[in-house]
Amino acid sequence: MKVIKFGGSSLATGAQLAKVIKIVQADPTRQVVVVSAPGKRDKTDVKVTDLLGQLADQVLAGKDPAALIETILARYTEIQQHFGLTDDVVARLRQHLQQLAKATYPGVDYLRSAFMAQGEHMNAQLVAAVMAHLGMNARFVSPKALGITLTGKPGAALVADDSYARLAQFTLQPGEVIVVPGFYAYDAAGNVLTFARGGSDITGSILAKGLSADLYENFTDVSWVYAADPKIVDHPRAISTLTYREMRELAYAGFSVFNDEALIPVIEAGIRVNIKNTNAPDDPGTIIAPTKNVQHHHHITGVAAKKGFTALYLHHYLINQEVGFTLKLLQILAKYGVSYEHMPSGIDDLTLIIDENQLTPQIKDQIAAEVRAQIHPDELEWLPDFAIVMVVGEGLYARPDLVARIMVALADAGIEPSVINQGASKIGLMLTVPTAKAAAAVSAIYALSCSKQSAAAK
Ligand SMILES: Nc1ncnc2c1ncn2[C@@H]1O[C@H](COP(=O)(O)OP(=O)(O)O)[C@@H](O)[C@H]1O
Ligand SMILES: N[C@@H](CC(=O)OP(=O)(O)O)C(=O)O
Repeated sequence: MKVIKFGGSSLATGAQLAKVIKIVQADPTRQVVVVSAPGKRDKTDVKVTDLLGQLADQVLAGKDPAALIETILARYTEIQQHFGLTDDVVARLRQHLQQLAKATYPGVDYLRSAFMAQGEHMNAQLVAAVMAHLGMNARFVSPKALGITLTGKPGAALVADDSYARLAQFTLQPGEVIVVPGFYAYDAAGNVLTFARGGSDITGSILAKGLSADLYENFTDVSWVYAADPKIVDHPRAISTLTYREMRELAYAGFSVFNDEALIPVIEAGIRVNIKNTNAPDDPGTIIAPTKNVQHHHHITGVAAKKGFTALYLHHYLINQEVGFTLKLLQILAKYGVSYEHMPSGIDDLTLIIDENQLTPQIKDQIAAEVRAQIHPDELEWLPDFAIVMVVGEGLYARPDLVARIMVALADAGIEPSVINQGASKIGLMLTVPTAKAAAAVSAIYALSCSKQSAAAK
């Protein structure tokens, strides 16, 4: 059995859904179908999930949501009409959305999650109805019925471990297809929680592990994972095989084609992932697997950049000798619910690289005040606005001069990295550059990875 997930771009219109249905019908082992909410139909369009975020804001502001509800439902009506569905699924969805607006929630974030989850919830119902209408043995199955329980916060939910024992009890009937909404499930108290954005990939991965799938197929709008983001580099090299850890690093650092958190369940279960294109389903796509034959691959598998970081720089003599220095610092961060991404340090200096989304001007002031009071640094500075660039490859360190060549390529492009972290990961080199130079850094390193001297297959 295969778990097969379709992203929003694959489900944006009735015509796209027709391709999806053909793909499911083409292979009887494609029995577990995970769907996202309808995505963008063109570059200027708005994803249904984003419209639902706006709807949540309207409800919170006490505005009349009727017009926006109709805009959202129009996306589903188009799909329903494309297939000539007579049972008015959309009318039921309208009632459901109106009820949601009247319900009560433990907090604003819970309300927002409950609304944003509806894109997937409604789409899975519609897709199952369309499939049944076309004569397929298909039904909607909710994450609750499958036994998935979540913990954590709305918008950053985590799967509860005991979900897997329940999932293992779920029996698929021979020949049936189940359609499962991605992106959300419920916590033990019955509240809707969503994963991080792009989290339908996570649902697919949980199902692949919990239902012991032979393969997790992830259908999107590109035929491959490329060695660089195609929005940054024109026609980048396609990658045929990636290891789990290569994809983890690259997905984290900007390869949005697959959610970085989504790799964890499939890694735990040793299930391969196949990234494929709904618009070109015969292309073999990229396989993400536990290992690959490094000899036949480039030293640099891929290069990615992620914007939105701030650093907290501290200068303090004898950091290396002061027992518990870092502990005190991290306790202050923990008090404000802030985690860090990287922590390069020296004998008298330490830099914490932090995701800007966790910081407000007020939190920064509070952290700085507490650090000054408890740790007495000689210098404390917030350094805003830079990007992390990750250069990744199983064979990255097989060539002793590769890091030097990367630095030369960056220098030639007029880019001076402020932090270089080599060795923390066996397959990655992390650099920080100013946000405005992130794309140029990716292009320069990608060009180097294409040069004959840097290719491994020699
Ligand atoms: N290295 C990469 N290789 C392929 N696609 C990438 C890469 N980096 C970023 N992307 C982007 O990921 C997109 C697909 O992911 P996403 O928009 O989440 O699709 P879906 O709607 O299927 O969930 C591609 O259209 C592409 O722009
Ligand atoms: N619809 C959700 C979840 C998701 O995974 O979507 P997509 O598969 O279109 O990236 C989002 O926009 O975040």
